[in-house]
Amino acid sequence: MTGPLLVGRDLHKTFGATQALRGADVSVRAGEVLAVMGPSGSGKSTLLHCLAGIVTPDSGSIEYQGRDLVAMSDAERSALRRTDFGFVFQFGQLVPELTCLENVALPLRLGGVKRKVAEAKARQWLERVEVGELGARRPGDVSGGQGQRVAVARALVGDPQVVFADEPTGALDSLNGETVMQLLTEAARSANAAVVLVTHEARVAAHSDREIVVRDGTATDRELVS
Ligand SMILES: Nc1ncnc2c1ncn2[C@@H]1O[C@H](COP(=O)(O)OP(=O)(O)OP(=O)(O)O)[C@@H](O)[C@H]1O
Repeated sequence: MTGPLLVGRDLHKTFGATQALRGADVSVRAGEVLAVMGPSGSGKSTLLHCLAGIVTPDSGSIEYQGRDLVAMSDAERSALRRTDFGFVFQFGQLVPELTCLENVALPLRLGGVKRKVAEAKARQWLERVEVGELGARRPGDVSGGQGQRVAVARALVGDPQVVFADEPTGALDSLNGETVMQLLTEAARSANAAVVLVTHEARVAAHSDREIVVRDGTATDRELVS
């Protein structure tokens, strides 16, 4: 078996007086869907943000494909996020001024891909997540479930190695949530992208291959041999 794609060890992070992480270990293997579970306020989102290079931990190490994420410059981390990572958040966070098609094409456009090529790929992804007819609409004119499908397409359009999903169905009813989870995990599995999925719902975590639990800022990953 090959080693993990992404490993965080002994991560600590404090915000003011709040110790959000106090010794969290986690590993992500290529292509796996990993659920990060735990009660509200336990540190799940902070852990995801650290692994994704959005938040810098106060101490601990993060290795992505053997590269030290903490030691990278901000510019290097931003470039890595653009080329290797995709993101889906609770409220799609689509750009309201852009059409759904332009939103999906955006990660490619930011990476320098020509408009025609980016939009052709974006169109394929919109069809893949069954909202091909919504390309010309703006996010404000689609439903919450449709918006999350667009967000899934945007997360996967750049062929990421890892998709970070923070409560991606948190704002949806259970039927829409189930559909979005199915589309996200099927799309990621067929693209061999790993998914780091923060959720406190067992029904959502049921779509994962493996689970870790964060409690009071700590997490233990049995896959990690220190
Ligand atoms: N930017 C921040 N500034 C101040 N405190 C923060 C910040 N981010 C997180 N925290 C605090 O750190 C702790 C862990 O928060 P975090 O969002 O990681 O937990 P969570 O498990 O994802 O919670 P939830 O399930 O409610 O989203 C909480 O006490 C939270 O208030």
